[in-house]
Amino acid sequence: MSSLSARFSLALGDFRLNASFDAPGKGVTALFGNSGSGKTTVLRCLAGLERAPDGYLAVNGEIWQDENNGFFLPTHRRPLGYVFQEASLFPHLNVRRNLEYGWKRIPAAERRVSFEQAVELVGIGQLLDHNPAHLSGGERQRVAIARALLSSPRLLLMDEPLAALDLASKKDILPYLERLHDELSIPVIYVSHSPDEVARLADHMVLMDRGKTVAHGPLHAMLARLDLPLAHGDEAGVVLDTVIGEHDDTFRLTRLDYSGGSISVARQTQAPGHPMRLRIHARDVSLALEHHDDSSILNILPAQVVEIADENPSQVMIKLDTGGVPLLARVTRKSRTLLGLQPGTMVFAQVKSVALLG
Ligand SMILES: Nc1ncnc2c1ncn2[C@@H]1O[C@H](COP(=O)(O)OP(=O)(O)OP(=O)(O)O)[C@@H](O)[C@H]1O
Repeated sequence: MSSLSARFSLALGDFRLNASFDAPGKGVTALFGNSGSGKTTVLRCLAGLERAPDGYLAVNGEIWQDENNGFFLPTHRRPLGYVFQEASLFPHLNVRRNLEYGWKRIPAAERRVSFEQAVELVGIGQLLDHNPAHLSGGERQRVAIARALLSSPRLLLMDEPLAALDLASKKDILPYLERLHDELSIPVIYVSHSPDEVARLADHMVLMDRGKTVAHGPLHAMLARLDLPLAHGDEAGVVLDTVIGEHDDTFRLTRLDYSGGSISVARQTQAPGHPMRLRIHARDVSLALEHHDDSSILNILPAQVVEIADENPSQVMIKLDTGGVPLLARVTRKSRTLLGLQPGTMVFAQVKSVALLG
């Protein structure tokens, strides 16, 4: 299977980087961790801007760095796009000229993205004659993304591309990033601090802590790993990938289907078959041993307890399996004892609220 494999060990002053991870050859991999954990340093290693003495990097079958065999592809020869927190566009060139800058340097036969495709993908057709100084932060960032794509990259690096934007611009640009995620067949490494952004955009996650890659794997599995900090605290929760099954116009609801069952949400506009990602917080899931038909909660999913971890003196975090998909529930220790919950117990997970991520 095509993939990205990276191994970098490096010292920068007092900071030690020890990164080792694999990621799928397409889709978005979130590089997630606290400030100073080494995320940008990993991107710089991927770009060849830092050279790890024993580094190794392979991207979809091409070796970009293999120091054990004395091989290092310099940055200017790596086919990659790099999008930073703040777009650095040429101020004296209009948007079209900014886009053409990288595109024209790629021989026509090697271009993998057409000018029109890139412009359409990030929705900047109306802005081509504008000067960068007259664009909003979100528009500038969309131009920077299109410019990165026009260099026909085989790897796209994004370093907190939304961090400098206000909430309105973030909302404006997220749908375009989701399209990138759906339509690009290259790996995208996306640095973020924001659990919401990661839940929305990523398929895979690399978790970093103090210079080390602590764990990596599919996002669904990573969010539900009780041995990682992600599955603890108020924001703990999972993502669920569903497809629209059916609309119910009597009650204005839409049924979303996934391998373990279905979830009802407020009526959506998209047609049946359309994919829809949900986020379900552990705090919004309660458990019962029987299916209560007399409850006002619509979404009750059959599930099995997989693992239980202490959360604090009064609460536990419970990892569940619902049709092969993990779910988290935070319940009191008292409820755990009263219901006799232990690994293997069959339960009904009552989902009080879900967030639609698009
Ligand atoms: N050239 C350098 N010399 C010395 N220390 C450095 C150098 N570059 C980075 N560092 C240190 O390496 C550590 C990791 O930095 P890095 O920017 O990779 O973290 P990060 O996870 O991206 O952080 P943030 O989320 O705040 O951007 C920091 O402590 C930083 O000060």
